[in-house]
This record gives sequence, C-alpha cells and structure tokens, in this order.
Amino acid sequence: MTYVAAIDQGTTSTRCILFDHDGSPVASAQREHTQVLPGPGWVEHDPREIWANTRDVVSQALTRAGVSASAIAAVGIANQRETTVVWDRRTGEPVYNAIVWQDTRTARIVRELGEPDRYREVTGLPLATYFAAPKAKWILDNVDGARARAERGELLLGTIDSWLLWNMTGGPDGGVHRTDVTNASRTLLMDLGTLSWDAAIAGELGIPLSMLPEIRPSAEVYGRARGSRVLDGVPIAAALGDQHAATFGQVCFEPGMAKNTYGTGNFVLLNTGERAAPSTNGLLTTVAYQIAGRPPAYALEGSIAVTGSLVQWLRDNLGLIDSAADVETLARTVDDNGGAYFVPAFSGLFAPHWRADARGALVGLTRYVNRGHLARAVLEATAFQVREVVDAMNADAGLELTELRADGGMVGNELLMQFQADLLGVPVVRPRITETTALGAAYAAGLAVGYWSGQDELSALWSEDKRWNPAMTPEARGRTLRQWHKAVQRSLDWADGD
Ligand SMILES: Nc1ncnc2c1ncn2[C@@H]1O[C@H](COP(=O)(O)OP(=O)(O)O)[C@@H](O)[C@H]1O
Ligand SMILES: O=P(O)(O)OC[C@H](O)CO
Repeated sequence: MTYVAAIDQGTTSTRCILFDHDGSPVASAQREHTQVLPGPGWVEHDPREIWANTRDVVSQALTRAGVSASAIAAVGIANQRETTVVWDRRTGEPVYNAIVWQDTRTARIVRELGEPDRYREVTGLPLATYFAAPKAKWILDNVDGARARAERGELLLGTIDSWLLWNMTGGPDGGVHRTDVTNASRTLLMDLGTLSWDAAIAGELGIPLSMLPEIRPSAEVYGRARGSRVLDGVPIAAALGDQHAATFGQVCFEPGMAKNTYGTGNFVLLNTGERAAPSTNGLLTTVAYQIAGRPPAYALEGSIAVTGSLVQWLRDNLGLIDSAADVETLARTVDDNGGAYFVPAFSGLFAPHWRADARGALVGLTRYVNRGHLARAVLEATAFQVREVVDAMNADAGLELTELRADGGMVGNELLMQFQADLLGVPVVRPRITETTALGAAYAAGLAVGYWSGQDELSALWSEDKRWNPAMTPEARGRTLRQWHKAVQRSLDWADGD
C-alpha cells in the first residue's frame, strides 16, 4: 500500500496528513508554532521553528501510519500565503523572522507606493499590507546590511512554500529555489497573464530579481527530498497556497464552483476558468491552480483577515471560553445577538473594503447584552463578512452562487453553518473530508506522479457529509444585514499614521 503525504503549513500550526487512494486520511500529526507579536499590528513567525515542526510532523505521521518514506508516492505542500522569508543562501539562516500575512507594519510603504489600484491590472491585487512584496521591502530596508547582501546575490526571498521546498531539497547544499503560480500570485510581483515576475514592479520596490524563486506550475515534480532525513527520496510533486489547495481539495474544477475555508481567516474562492476575471468590487484576481503542461485556472477571491482568530481572541484575551468549540455552547444560551455587532477589523478590513484604517468595533451595546450575545456576535461576524464577499463575487462574475462548499476548523460549528446559510440564502455544504487543504495538496502531488489518473477521478472522490438550508425570512435577513453594514461604517477611519 502506498500513500500520498501532504504538508499543510498554516498560520497557527503545521500538519502532515497521509492519504490513501480513496482520498481518506490514514494518519496525521500537528504542531503549533509561536506567534511572535512584537507590537500592535506586527505578527512574525520563526522560519526555523516552522521547518523543525515540519520535520517533526512528517516523521510522526509516518510513525503513526507504521510506514517509512518508501511507502510515500509523493508529497505536496500547502502553505499559509504571503508570509515572507529572506534567508542566506550559503548558511540557510533567515535574516529576520518571517513577516506574517496579517502584519500591518508596511502601511506606510504601501501608502507611499501610490494609489491602491496601481498594480491591479498586472497582478490582480490592490496595494495592501497583506501581500509579500511590501514585507520583503521592509526587511531589505530595515535589517542591517540586508539590501547590500541581496544585491550581491547572497540572499533568497520566498513565501513559506519556497522556504520548505529549499530546505527539503538540500538547503545550502543545492536546495531547489522555486515557488508555484498560486503563491507567486500573492506577492504583488507576478504578472497574472504571463505568469512571470514583473521586473518593473520589482524595480520600484527595490527587490532584486536574483532573490526570487523560479515560478512553476502547482502540480509538477519540483525535486526529491534529500538531506533532512525525512521523506528522503520522495518526489515533492506539488505546492499551492493553502486556500488554492482547499479549492483543489473541494474539487472546484468547473467555472462557477466556489469554496470557503473557515479557519484563522476566511477565504472564498470562485473558479473563473481559464479567464483571469478582473474585480471592480474589492476582490482579488488570483491563480486557482495550474497542472503542469496545462493552462492555469484562475479564481476570484474574497479574503477575510479575522474570523476563527476572533474566537481565539475571545478565548485567550478575554477568557470568556475555554476552547474554541465552547463559543457555540455560550452562543446557544441566548436566542439572538441582543443587538450587538462585532466588526473584527484587527488587521484593518480586507475584502471587499481594503481599509487599513479600520479597527475592531463592538457596537449596539446596551445593559441587556451579556456573554452569550457577545459569543453570538463573534460567530455572526464571520458569516456577515462571508456574505459581503459573496455579494462582491456575484457582482463581479455576473452570477448567483447556488451553494457554498465549506471546510476548515470552524465548520464543526453548527450554529455558524446554519446562520451562514440563512444569511446567504443558499445552502452551505460540508464534505466528508474537511481537511481539504491537505487533501488538495495531496491530490495535486498525486496527479503529478500518476497516483491518480486525472481530475475526473478526484471529482468522483468528493462526497457530501452535511447540508444546511436557509431558513431565515428575507425581511429578517435584510434587517440584520443593514445593521451589519452600519457597524462596518463605525469601524472605519480609526487608525491614523502607522
Ligand atoms: N467549533 C468551533 N467554533 C468556532 N470556531 C472554531 C471552532 N473550532 C475551531 N475554531 C476556530 O477555527 C480556527 C482553526 O481552524 P483551522 O482551519 O485549523 O485554522 P488555520 O488552518 O487557519 O490555522 C481557529 O481560529 C479556531 O478559533
Ligand atoms: O493558514 P491559514 O489557513 O490561516 O490561511 C492563511 C492564508 O493563506 C492567508 O492568505
């Protein structure tokens, strides 16, 4: 029996899952890593800790399955996107911590680069702190000697996929420096049409092209693992940004199919086929995936920065709950939100607003509001934000979404799933395997080495676990949406300066 391994390197943890030929998980391991929070709006990870955790979870998963690397046909990487690492090509030492996608320290860099839609036509993205290039510029501008070393060709720059791939393929001893089209499409440096680095934008940001990885399709053999004593000899056959991997794992292969992943943040992706659809409603245009030898599939994306992390905040910063799942129990102690609305603009607001000046706002408070109402407002905040990006998607793509495939850590929350269906007015559907990010990376890697025959075979493996149908009246939906939109207005224009 052979398996395909997936490494899912996420914002809060790293997982390794082994899948069998039916797409069922056979063993897994997971490890959290430290969130380094040096100041308001700053979020960093230690890339060495992420690499060490990756090695740990891979070897634990193998041990749990009772197999060695020889039983693994291929490994695929799915990773938190935009998070940026700069490291020394001779020693493998990062010159600074990884700057995480949520980090807003680059607000000034972004403002100084000019009006928000300057690079949208080429890259599909608005200028925002979210993306990799401003983070790379910050490191080159602020770490002593980094720019000179980069210009001398001593440093490499990459997102987490590249960092892991380089380390897994030998590191300083001939490591492969590549990235895939989906990760590259989140840097602000890739031309969406040509799928190559845009020298003019890199020049404006002062990022030497020599630092950048080679851009490759998502599903192809990048090299074989060697030198780290985990998975040695196994082909590394896929890399995708985690949200693109989830889209692949949900087999959203046809234009018009959409998925939403309910994790730390929420990310709704709609497959738009071989056409890179521009957005005039605050969404991103991005590459959904590319299989080697084939044209890429594009997507429209609604990225929401804070959803599951608001539940963590309720747990860790306020101590109102002991575990994330307890938020549902607390929310069920009341019948509604009691008038309270929570706009979790902790990193400003992402899609569809792109307002770096927004900050968290809890509005509608009266003496009546209690902990239960607060828990409900926290859960509802996720569903309201998803509704906003689905509205933008329908407007941009000229369609009416007919159902939403859901996955991620929050989909165990029945109250949230029902409220989501109520707010969208269309069913929300959960598949049998909710670890779709890892599954998508495994599927892409397995396709690249012929473990699976093609996308049709993968589509046939998808099956429904549960469906939530809308039950709210249009009047009630309209009323609560109006309140939400007012709450969003209250969160804007709060932060000034950096
Ligand atoms: N039952 C639940 N109800 C609400 N939120 C939950 C529940 N279980 C997990 N979460 C939230 O989901 C997130 C974890 O989901 P996961 O998909 O593992 O995240 P990521 O891959 O982004 O790290 C956490 O932010 C956690 O607060
Ligand atoms: O690691 P996750 O699941 O929080 O996803 C993070 C996204 O890739 C950020 O764009």
